[in-house]
Amino acid sequence: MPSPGAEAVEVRGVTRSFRGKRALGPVDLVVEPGAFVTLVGPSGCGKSTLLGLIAGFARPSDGSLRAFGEPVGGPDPSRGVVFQEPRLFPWLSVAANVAFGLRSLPKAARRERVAELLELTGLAEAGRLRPYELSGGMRQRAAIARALAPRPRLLLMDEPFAALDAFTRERMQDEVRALWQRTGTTVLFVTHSVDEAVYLGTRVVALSGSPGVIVLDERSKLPALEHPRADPGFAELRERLTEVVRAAAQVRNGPVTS
Ligand SMILES: Nc1ncnc2c1ncn2[C@@H]1O[C@H](COP(=O)(O)OP(=O)(O)OP(=O)(O)O)[C@@H](O)[C@H]1O
Repeated sequence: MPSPGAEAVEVRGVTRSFRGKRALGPVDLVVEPGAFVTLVGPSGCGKSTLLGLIAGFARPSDGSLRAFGEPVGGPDPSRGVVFQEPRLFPWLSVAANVAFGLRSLPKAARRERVAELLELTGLAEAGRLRPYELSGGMRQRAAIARALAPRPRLLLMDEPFAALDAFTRERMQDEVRALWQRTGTTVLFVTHSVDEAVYLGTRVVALSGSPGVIVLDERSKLPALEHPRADPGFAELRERLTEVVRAAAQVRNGPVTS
């Protein structure tokens, strides 16, 4: 059982190596419940690796990970994951995709929860459709609805809007911000976009180049504002973060460390 009052995520001294070469870490990251953490960094710095470790898809080479006080031993419904490509089951309707993680619920409760999620993600009219009949934005919303279905305490999002056009992406950013405000779920959100990181993050974390270590970790009040982009702090943080990410991208692969 998750411990009440525990941190949402505790990453302590975590590293991950592939074929003897360190790709990530050491990383220490403690995330408080309810935070929206955005994680940025140059391509290949280990953002997805870190998210995958927190999801429980892989084990760290060193260090420890906890989620809500419990050691991460493998994937768990309390940690929902949304990927860049929606990964829906093409042969199932949108509603059946959303219901997938709810098989343990009685039928009536499952139906009610699916309807609630479709409503929450703006898909109330699309429940009977198959994924191929949806637009890219709708597909990603269905994937988010599916991830939220088992009421995860932690939502891990790996560049969820990278494949969307700019207009849809902005709309989805607002939607995910509203969902986070409404559900109180702790979110860890990987993105390549500095703008997106600053717009969404109550905490903005940047990783350096390979091996990825944290080079910036900053709390922000911008997502709580009605119009974050209109605040002078927005341009300031975006500029600083751009510099950090640019400098991190210069860092070439270091020596083999483990
Ligand atoms: N399963 C694996 N086997 C071998 N190397 C891997 C594996 N997974 C990741 N890597 C390597 O680890 C490094 C970090 O990869 P990762 O995908 O975590 O980076 P990223 O920051 O998410 O990149 P991007 O922004 O391009 O998605 C890369 O050099 C990658 O090639």
